Amino acid sequence: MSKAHMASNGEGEPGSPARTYEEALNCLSSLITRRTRADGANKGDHFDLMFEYLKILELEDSMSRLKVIHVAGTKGKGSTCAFTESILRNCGFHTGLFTSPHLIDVRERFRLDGMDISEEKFTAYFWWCWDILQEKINDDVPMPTYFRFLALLAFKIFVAENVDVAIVEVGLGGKFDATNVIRTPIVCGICSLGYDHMEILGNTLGEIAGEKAGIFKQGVPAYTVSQPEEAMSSLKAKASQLGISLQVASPLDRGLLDGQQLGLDGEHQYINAGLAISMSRSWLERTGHSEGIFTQNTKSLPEQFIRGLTLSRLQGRAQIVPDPYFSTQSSTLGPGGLVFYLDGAHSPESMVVCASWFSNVAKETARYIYHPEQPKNSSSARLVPILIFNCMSVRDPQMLLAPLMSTCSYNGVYFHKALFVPNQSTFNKVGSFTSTQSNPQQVDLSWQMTIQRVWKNTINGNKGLIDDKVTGVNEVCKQGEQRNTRNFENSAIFPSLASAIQWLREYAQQKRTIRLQVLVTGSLNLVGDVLRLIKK
Ligand SMILES: Nc1ncnc2c1ncn2[C@@H]1O[C@H](COP(=O)(O)OP(=O)(O)OP(=O)(O)O)[C@@H](O)[C@H]1O
Repeated sequence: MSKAHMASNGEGEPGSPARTYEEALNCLSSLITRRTRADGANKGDHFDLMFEYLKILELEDSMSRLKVIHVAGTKGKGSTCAFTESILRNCGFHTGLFTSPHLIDVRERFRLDGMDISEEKFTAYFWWCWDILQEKINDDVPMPTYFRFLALLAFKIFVAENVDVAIVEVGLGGKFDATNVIRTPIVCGICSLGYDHMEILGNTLGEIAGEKAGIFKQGVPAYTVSQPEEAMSSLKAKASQLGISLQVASPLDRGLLDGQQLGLDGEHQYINAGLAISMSRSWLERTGHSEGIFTQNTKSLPEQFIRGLTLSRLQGRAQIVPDPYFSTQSSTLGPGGLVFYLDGAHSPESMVVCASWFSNVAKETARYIYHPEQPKNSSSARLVPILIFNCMSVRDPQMLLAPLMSTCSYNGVYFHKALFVPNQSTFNKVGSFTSTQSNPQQVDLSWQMTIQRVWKNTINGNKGLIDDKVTGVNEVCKQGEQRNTRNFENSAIFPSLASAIQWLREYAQQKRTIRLQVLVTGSLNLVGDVLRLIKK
């Protein structure tokens, strides 16, 4: 990158004291604000400002040359984007990928050719954008908020790095999302729709779908997956208003993978992969690159696609991580130890897919799953499922725990203990990893107590726990309720995630023939915190 690209006001370059990566993270943190309602009444919280910022950064023209794939939806956006990026990279293209949120390092949000952007490049592009904006802002055009800044930074990076294709995940919603300044994408996609962020997007599936369909553009083909009727008709209505085609991508037929596995685990990933295949194909056709990739046999997948799908990766989604603490001592521990199953599900529908995934893998590996009614097999490690859970206080824990518990018990997997912990990282600091309160005596655990109460109530089978609105979840919950839930009874609150992990390690160490299978879910931040802690 040229120096002209780097610093706009001559105050310094990356590496000088005030221009470091750490300093950039501090400045970025200063942009974090609580969300406001982004609806028609306030024009998406001054969404039009985004166009002002693009003008200030002189990105308008260059952005229109980016060959973008734009993806919205409630669940599966990140995974679908990761598959799409990997497919097109394996077809030989120079790719840019913008996703959210990040788990450990903000640079995860910006991938170039499948790799997180380097600290050096991030720092340089950050200050380029930051300095120009700082110089030009005024009362009418204030500094962009956190996600808006990140989206602008992504556009700057992709333009400057001259990517062949930019795959861009919507942050929240669609119509008024910061990424929706993309005027002429090559193709758009809407992943599985469900109930999330209702305080911002609306209370019905139709309203939510309408917001997401706000990314559709005239002349741009749109793809989606099978959706509940109400959501689908809203998508169709928007597509027909614009006179564009809306095609429904079928889930990937696993037989097309030549006996290989998708890079991302879980049944639901076949839905996401199907959408990624359709969008990639459409992108290749519309940019004139399909020749030589597709053969006459329309039933098979090009080998570049298979490579892309099987090599794709994304942290914190159905990820299995053996605790490194035990892998270094495995010879002395025998068959016991601790394995984390990480999935950042935080909506009712994703809790169901998360619980199905966990149950399946837990059962696959089970030589003995903890269940008092089953005989113990003393010759091998006993597998003991444990839950670590937290969710944001804007969420209804009942809507998350009920489907989790029901799906697991329906599949015959019973948590030996549920641990409720506060998140480690603070919401308003990028890259920080400190507890909100360092003295465990002072930590406010009232939210964790609420969650624990909900857990206990759910065990006791309170009626009216489950909201009938949640398609698919209700049926599973009812089936699960009929099962014996007494094995969910043990639960505990820990003042920090670190203390919970410490407890688990000691427990596994004492009982050498026990292997703890720890499902961590409810919050992607929590999952990121676990990854940070165990990899230290
Ligand atoms: N097709 C799907 N249907 C239901 N749940 C899904 C689907 N795909 C992914 N999930 C669940 O959603 C979680 C997040 O996946 P992913 O990051 O791909 O989606 P996302 O839409 O980007 O979500 P978020 O906005 O929460 O980051 C996964 O861990 C999984 O539990």
